[in-house]
Parts: sequence; structure tokens; C-alpha cells
Amino acid sequence: MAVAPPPHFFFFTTMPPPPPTAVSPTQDDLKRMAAHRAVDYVKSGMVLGLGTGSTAVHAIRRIGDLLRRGELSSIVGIPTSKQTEEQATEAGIPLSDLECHPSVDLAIDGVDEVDPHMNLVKGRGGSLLREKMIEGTCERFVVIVDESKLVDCIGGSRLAMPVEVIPFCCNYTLERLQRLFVDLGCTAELRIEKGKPFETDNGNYIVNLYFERDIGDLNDASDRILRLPGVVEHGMFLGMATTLIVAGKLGVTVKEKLELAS
Ligand SMILES: O=C[C@H](O)[C@H](O)[C@H](O)COP(=O)(O)O
Repeated sequence: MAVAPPPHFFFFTTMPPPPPTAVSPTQDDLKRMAAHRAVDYVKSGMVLGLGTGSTAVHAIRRIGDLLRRGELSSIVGIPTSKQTEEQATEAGIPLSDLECHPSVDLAIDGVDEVDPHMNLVKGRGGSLLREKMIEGTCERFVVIVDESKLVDCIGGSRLAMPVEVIPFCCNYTLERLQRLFVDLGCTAELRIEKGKPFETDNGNYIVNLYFERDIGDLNDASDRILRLPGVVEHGMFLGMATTLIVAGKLGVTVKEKLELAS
């Protein structure tokens, strides 16, 4: 099993906790705090990757507010899902796509899990493919989380690792995915919603992988999954995040890749 390098190429900056109040922040408050801190990175004229989910929506609304107040201008948003497209339209953010704007300055998105090396699991909302296309091309990818998303190793939570597959013979692909990781006690399940397979924005299905043991070499696992015909993409986002913003009860912490910070 390959050993990941220590995370010494990162440094931390912290912000003081909010003044004490009678009520402690809810998880949604923490998501909003992380999202608003991320929007500090947004400058007028930027092309922005707009993430998907209950954390990212706070960033979308904040950007919309700043545009309305004239504190930001000439922003172009590239939505990572149909849901985000609707939310961004409602927030008044002008939208485009990668074909018209192939250079994305900054993307902001939530995640399902983040490890100490800033490797991520994404896609439990089903949007991993468009997210990976857009966030994989941007200059700076800012990940925003409440502290519940921090894990020691991704996949180690024993929660779902989503894989987007084409519908054709999806159970065959599912079997092959499960067999790939038989030594890790992997179970593969087709994501079902309302009695039928959950369909992504791209018309594909999601197979959720559950691991009994730690995945170990994530890059090797990624390669093995992607080599299977029928697989479109998986939810491991390895080495992509450049900034991590974590909101917790003690305040907001910002962690940067060193090369970006210098
Ligand atoms: O497909 C969904 C996306 O990857 C989301 O970014 C991820 O699931 C996190 O969503 P939330 O902020 O709602 O926890």
C-alpha cells in the first residue's frame, strides 16, 4: 500500500471565532460562514465555477447579493448542475459554460468528505461529473465545509463513494466495480430514488461503493475504477483542491496549498 506524503506543503490561517452568543451556530450557519469566507476570493470580472449542494448555495446567494449591491461586477458563473443553474439564475448571476468560457478563474464548492491531504469525496448529490469537469480546470478550487466533513482518510467513513456509470448493463458494471475491491470488503449498490435508479443531469446512474477497510492508494483505486468500460467518473477528487475553508464552533480556518499562498 502506498503511503501518502505528509501534508507539510500546506499552512493554516485562522479567523477568530464569532463573539459568543446564547445560541450556538447550526450546521447550516457553519456552511454559510465557510461559503461567505470563500466569496472573499471572488473579484470582479472573474469566471466562476459554481458548486452544487447545501453549502455551495450559500456562496451563490452571497455572490448574487454582492452583484446586486454593485460590490461585484462582470461575473460569469459556470454551474456544476441543473440545480445550481436554477439557484444561480434566481440569484441573478449571469451564466455560461465551459465551451464559451474554457478558463475558469475560481470554483467554490462543498464536499462530502475531505482528508488531511485535501483529497475529497464528492457526488453524494449526484453532480460529480460536471463538478469534476469544471473544478478540474480552474485556477483556484476553494472547498467549503462545516467541520463534520473532515475525515482521517476518504472512504474511511464507510459512507458512499459515488461512481457515475452509463445505464447500459449497469448491474454488470456494478458487479465489476464490487469485484475490483473485493479485498477491501467493498459492497456496490445502485442508487435508487422513488423506486427507480437515480438519474444524473447527464442521464447516467450512480453506483455507490461502500468500503469495509481503508482504500489505501487512492490514485491506484481511481485508475482501476476509470479503466472499467461503463464507468463515466468517480467521486474521488484527488489533488484538486487548492484552498480549504472549514467552519467550526471555534471559528473559520483557511488552509492553502503553499504554492498558491506564496
Ligand atoms: O453531488 C453533490 C456535490 O458533490 C456536493 O458538493 C456534495 O455532495 C456536498 O453537498 P452538501 O454541501 O449539500 O453537503
